[in-house]
Amino acid sequence: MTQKATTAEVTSAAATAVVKPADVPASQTRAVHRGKVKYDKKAESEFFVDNSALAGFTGERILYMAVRELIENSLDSCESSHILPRISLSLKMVDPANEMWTITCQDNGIGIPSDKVPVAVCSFLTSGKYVEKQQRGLFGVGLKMIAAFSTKDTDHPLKVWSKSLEEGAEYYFELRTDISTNRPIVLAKRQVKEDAAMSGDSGFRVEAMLRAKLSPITKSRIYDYISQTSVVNPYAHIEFETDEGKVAFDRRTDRMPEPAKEVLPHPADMDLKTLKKAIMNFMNQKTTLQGVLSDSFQKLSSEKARQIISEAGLENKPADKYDEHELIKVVNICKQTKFHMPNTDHLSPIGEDILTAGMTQEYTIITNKDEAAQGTQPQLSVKILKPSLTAYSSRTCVINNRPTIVECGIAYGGDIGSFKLYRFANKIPLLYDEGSDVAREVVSEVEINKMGISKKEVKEQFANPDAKSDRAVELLPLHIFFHICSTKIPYKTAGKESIASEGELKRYMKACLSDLYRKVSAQIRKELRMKEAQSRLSLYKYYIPLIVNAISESIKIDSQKLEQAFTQLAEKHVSGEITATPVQEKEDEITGERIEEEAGEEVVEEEIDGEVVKRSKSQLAINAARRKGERSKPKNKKEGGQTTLDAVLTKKGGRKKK
Ligand SMILES: Nc1ncnc2c1ncn2[C@@H]1O[C@H](COP(=O)(O)OP(=O)(O)OP(=O)(O)O)[C@@H](O)[C@H]1O
Repeated sequence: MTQKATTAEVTSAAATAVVKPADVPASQTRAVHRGKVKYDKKAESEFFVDNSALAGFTGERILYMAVRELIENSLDSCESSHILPRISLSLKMVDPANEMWTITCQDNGIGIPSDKVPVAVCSFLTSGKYVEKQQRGLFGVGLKMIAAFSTKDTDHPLKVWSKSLEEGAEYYFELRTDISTNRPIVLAKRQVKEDAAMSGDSGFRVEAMLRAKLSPITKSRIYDYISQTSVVNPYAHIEFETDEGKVAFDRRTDRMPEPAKEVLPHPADMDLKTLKKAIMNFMNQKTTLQGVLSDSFQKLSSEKARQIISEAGLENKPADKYDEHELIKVVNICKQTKFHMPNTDHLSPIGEDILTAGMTQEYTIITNKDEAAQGTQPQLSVKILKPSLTAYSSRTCVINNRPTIVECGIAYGGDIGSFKLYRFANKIPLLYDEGSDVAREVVSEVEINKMGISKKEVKEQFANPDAKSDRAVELLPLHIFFHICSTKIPYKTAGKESIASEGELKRYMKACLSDLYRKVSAQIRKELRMKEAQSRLSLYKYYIPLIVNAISESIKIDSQKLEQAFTQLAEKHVSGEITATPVQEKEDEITGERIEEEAGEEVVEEEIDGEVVKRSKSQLAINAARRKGERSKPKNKKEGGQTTLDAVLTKKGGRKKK
């Protein structure tokens, strides 16, 4: 590991000028010293602690990031060996005055061999995941941030229990990080024989003390993170405990996606560093450059390797006999050469069955407010949302030479009451920075008319005073899930919270979403028709007593029976039992306006979506009440073929557009 370097002081040419201090004012003396540069080297640990925002560990987000890193590591560790994950996470406040928390996470994954535990946990930029493979972890920073923050802010050691598959024995460690050297400090290490933390063949448990703020927003993000993790990993059993209670997300399927496989890099992605690394792997084997190229890169046959070397104007000799100048020529030729697309079969998408299992039983954590109101602790519980419809679509593509799979799911209706966009990358939820994520752009750019409905219809039938946006799609009771999997997700920052719109990624995502809009269109159109029928029925029910009154004033009739008959007729009409027959307009047309005039009602013009509609004052009052939230009264609609009942009622009420 990197040692903190001794300080090197360099004196610049400016500072070597002979100047008598007494001759110059103080400001100029400072200028002289400005020329003296002090060069220092920072250990990786110091750099990341000083720039913790780079890894997402900022004041408000520390606990969220800790939860996230621990869960991701646990899932990676289980999936790499196809173990059905069983994860317990606990987050408890231990010292409110000093904002001290303990966070504990245990899993049944492959564990870490005891000799590797200290560096894997404490030394920054040490990872078991620096290979070309789809994994959640990427940088070799997550666990170290937890260890370093624990060291920096508390005098408690980080406690670790590890039982690796290869050793089969459980070890206990107490660790701290030497932040100035990036080295682990092992305070205790022993094999655990009794009171073992792990009951299965293998596993890993970590317990850290952290000083951090937990705002209500961050708390709800943590709850969302765990709920959403269970949506895309429905094969995991996750237990989560806080001071508010304990919840469990049951495993909903025993099927796990095939584990991702490690692959060779693609030659189009080659640079001097990757080429030199490939050559290093063959050191001492006297392999020629042709051999190294064809064995170290996918889609590069021995013949193609020979061609590349000759096009670079080089001889084929042992790989370690080339200088950098020659190697860069090889890299340049590779950049200009056309290769077959990279393999995609090593990726591990969620797949239709597993994502559908997650979407059809969407778990969300809720806090019981009633308990809180009674003065007792609010209790956590899990609510399961069951939509009435789900659909799935996917595309396999290559983005900047990286094989990528885009998966998209939609859950509609049922227990789902509003719109929500879910973003996942390599099976982890992304919760922050949604506004700058490519998925947000895709949702804004795919037109809702792909569902066979217009924005206007959606806005009329699904208008929701609580909706945060007035974008038509966001008024629907719809959850959209995007999952991107790749050996290298184009994250915008090391905090891994939003994905950049690289290459043609957006185009493939839009294609998936358009598929799904088409798939759900029949159901949404059916619901629109039902909502419209409901609107019409409430309109009829509103006017029937008025009509019955008017009739019974001129002829003797049992008004109760007449009202009943009209209501039944209206119900049959909206349910489609009575077929629609257009009204024959008579010569002596009884128009809405004429009825209004005869009834002495004043007609007022109202503008709706650019159309001027004439209405009676009573109708305007109804509309105003409806806008205030009285949704039992229907919306104004342009009807197609009206039945006699429609016509009579609308004309009586003066609704018909003139
Ligand atoms: N629960 C676990 N079970 C087994 N191995 C683990 C576990 N947690 C961490 N490791 C090992 O420790 C290494 C370092 O983990 P760390 O969280 O620091 O970085 P990472 O997961 O590789 O990358 P990132 O910084 O993107 O999270 C991992 O690569 C993995 O090999």
